[in-house]
Amino acid sequence: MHSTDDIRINGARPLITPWVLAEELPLGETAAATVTGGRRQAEAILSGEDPRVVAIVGPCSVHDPRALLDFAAQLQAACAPLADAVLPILRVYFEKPRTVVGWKGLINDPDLDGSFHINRGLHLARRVLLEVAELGLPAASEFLDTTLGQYYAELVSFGAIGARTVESQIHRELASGLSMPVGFKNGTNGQVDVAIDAIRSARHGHWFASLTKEGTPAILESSGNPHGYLILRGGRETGPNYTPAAVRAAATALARADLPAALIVDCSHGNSEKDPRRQAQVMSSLCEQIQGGEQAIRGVMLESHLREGRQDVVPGRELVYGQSITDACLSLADTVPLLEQLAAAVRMARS
Ligand SMILES: O=C[C@H](O)[C@H](O)COP(=O)(O)O
Ligand SMILES: C=C(OP(=O)(O)O)C(=O)O
Repeated sequence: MHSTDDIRINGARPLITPWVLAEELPLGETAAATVTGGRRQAEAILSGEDPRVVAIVGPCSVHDPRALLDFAAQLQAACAPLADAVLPILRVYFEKPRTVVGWKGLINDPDLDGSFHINRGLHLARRVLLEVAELGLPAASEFLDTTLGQYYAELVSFGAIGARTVESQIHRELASGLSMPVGFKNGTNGQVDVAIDAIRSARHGHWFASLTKEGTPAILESSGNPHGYLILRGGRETGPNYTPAAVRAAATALARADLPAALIVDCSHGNSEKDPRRQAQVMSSLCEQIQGGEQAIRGVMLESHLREGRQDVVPGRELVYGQSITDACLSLADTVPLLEQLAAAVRMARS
């Protein structure tokens, strides 16, 4: 016998199908209205029909659904008076792309202990998205695995393709078939042209291999996604790219590629150089730009949680409630004034 296959696969466990998960945790009428309404409003804002801005706000990752829902309710209440200027979309990120290795998110390892109960992670993820949608708050999420979206994309109003996967053809194919607007991050080194290429690619239809809801391998045909937008997140080689000059340069590059000059600025990651408090500086600059008539800025992204900072997961030590276990976040208390500042800038510029 000659064995050449699965030499480095140590085991395989059954995975539930998207259909079974959706049957257990079905999309109800209220949640469907939130998702559809969130998608339509985000599309209208990003395409310039609606003069407001989107604010994608929430923890770097979800590790404790209860804390996320607590955050969601508080964010929703704080944003209600800003509704004429800002559409809040909750960051609900379950799949974390790591620079090298580390915890890969609630779906991959929901018990945070290396037990990799992915079926349980999928249940938790879908349940938390349903609860957020039932609150009436639209959700944003990054699609990292190209098949896992089949389990929860119907609950997402804004999708993201991250800086580490923006050049990947399979992620562009995935985005071409997603039902919601999608943001493409510039590359980790700061390159914006790869994200523009991704937007252009995802506008086309593609044929690609995936999974049906019943879990069968299938060749899917997408029609192309006309709602792809650039997210400026700064980068290792170029530094931050939220400044007036960087925003103008990106808007010009989009127009040169025959794309709408519309973008979102991530106040975190390379733009805050991973110091959560610097998100406030980024937001101040964006508000000045909006007030000064910059039309390209249609959205912002903020990493925020109930408690400022981050913590490590240490076996046997209880986690601080509402504090990130991936990137450090601003506290919600410090985030709300930034959203108020943003709303004031939008009102002033676009009244
Ligand atoms: O947003 C989260 C992180 O920036 C990203 O997943 C990379 O994290 P890492 O560099 O800590 O692995
Ligand atoms: C991983 C993320 O961002 P980026 O792809 O910009 O590093 C994120 O937003 O969680």
